[in-house]
Amino acid sequence: MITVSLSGLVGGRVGVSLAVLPATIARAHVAQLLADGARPSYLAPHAEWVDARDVPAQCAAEVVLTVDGPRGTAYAGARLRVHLSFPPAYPAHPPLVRFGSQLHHEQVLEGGLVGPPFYAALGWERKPARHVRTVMAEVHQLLVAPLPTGSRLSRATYLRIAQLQRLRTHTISAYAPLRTHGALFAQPPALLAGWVEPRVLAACDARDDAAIRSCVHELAPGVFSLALFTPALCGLLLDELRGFERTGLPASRPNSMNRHGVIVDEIGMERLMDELRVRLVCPLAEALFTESDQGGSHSLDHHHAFSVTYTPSADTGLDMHHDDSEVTLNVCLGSRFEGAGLTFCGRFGETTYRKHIVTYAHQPGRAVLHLGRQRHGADTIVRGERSSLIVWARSSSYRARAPDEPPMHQRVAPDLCCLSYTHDIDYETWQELPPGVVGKRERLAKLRAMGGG
Ligand SMILES: O=C(O)CCC(=O)C(=O)O
Ligand SMILES: [Fe+2]
Repeated sequence: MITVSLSGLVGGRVGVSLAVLPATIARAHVAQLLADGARPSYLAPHAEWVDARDVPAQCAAEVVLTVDGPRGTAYAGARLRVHLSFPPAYPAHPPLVRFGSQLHHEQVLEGGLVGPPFYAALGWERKPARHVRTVMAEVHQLLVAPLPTGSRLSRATYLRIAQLQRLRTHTISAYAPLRTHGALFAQPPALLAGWVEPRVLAACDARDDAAIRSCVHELAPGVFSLALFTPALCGLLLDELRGFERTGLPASRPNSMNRHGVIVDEIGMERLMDELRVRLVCPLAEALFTESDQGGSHSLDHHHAFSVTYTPSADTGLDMHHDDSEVTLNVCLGSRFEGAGLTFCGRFGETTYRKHIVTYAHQPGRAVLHLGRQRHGADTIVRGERSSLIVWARSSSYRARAPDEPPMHQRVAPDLCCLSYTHDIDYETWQELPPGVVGKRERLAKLRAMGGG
């Protein structure tokens, strides 16, 4: 995650300074929005609001608004979520603005945070606006065109972000005329009846925890599985991913361990992935995990969504790891395969870490839901091909609060199937490395030697 210092603007590191705003102030904002009466086209209140009355006195005050993508831009047709969080120093300092919808824009940083040019254009330091509409108008303007860069980011950092965002938008627009199933890219997105198991969708839409739990099977403590995607949706997604591969367009790979798979947010499916996160992952996570595990209600505000594919001749499996997510949704899309199970070990930072808890056999359409810090790995595929869609749901507020590194608990003897040659420096203490693999110990020694250490 990129962390940017905006000291002077919001009084500390971005993402750290939310908190403690009396509910009365938040309420005043909601009242003000209503009093504004006129609803500019970019403001669609009501449905998306976190009602200020729900904000406990000692909590971050946050309102979630939506902005309609301006006509003639890449965002036209989309209804984008915008989170405004009021810092303790408000109104001397402006609200912190974060997109809660995945979007590619050269001034929007990791996690949806808007970059410094936005605050420069807002000019709050010169003239505190105290007006949510002014802030939203500037958000709208940001979507229409990049703002002048009176930037506090270093130029190099800014150029790197801008270049990356341009690359992503280039692939999205180059792929647009080549799409196989337009419905997967619809703006606004539709989780069409017929795509998701109706009982689950109804329970999630109703935020009915008991109904959600009745759809879910707990494979082991904190690891859940449920029937989620219909064969129709699995088929559409598989088709589309194969179609994309055939185009040979450049694609970012999901992470350092998967070479076959794509970041689906970067081929144009970001609205559908938002919808999956907000309508399915958030309610599922709220019903199944504790607040301290995943940041609580409304908090899974951004994500990283990608596909993985295993075959005996390409990526054959995935070494043990934990995810850079608070909550992970992993849906098997298909198709026919043998092996390629998902082995779970304990959680990072807990005494169960590196102890085997369950091995799950994927089935097309079924999803697994677990915390990001639950260690897991994909067993070697024996025959056929397995693809999965994976959504790493993330919470900015959880990340701002979480301690840097929980203790490792590496002294307890691990179960051998839970060891990771990529991540565990003590791998060779317990067993031999797989043929051809360089262990972490040797990699670190080489790095030190190169650094002269
Ligand atoms: O293959 C799977 O089911 C798991 C993949 C995974 O854990 C990951 O990509 O983070
Ligand atoms: Fe994973």
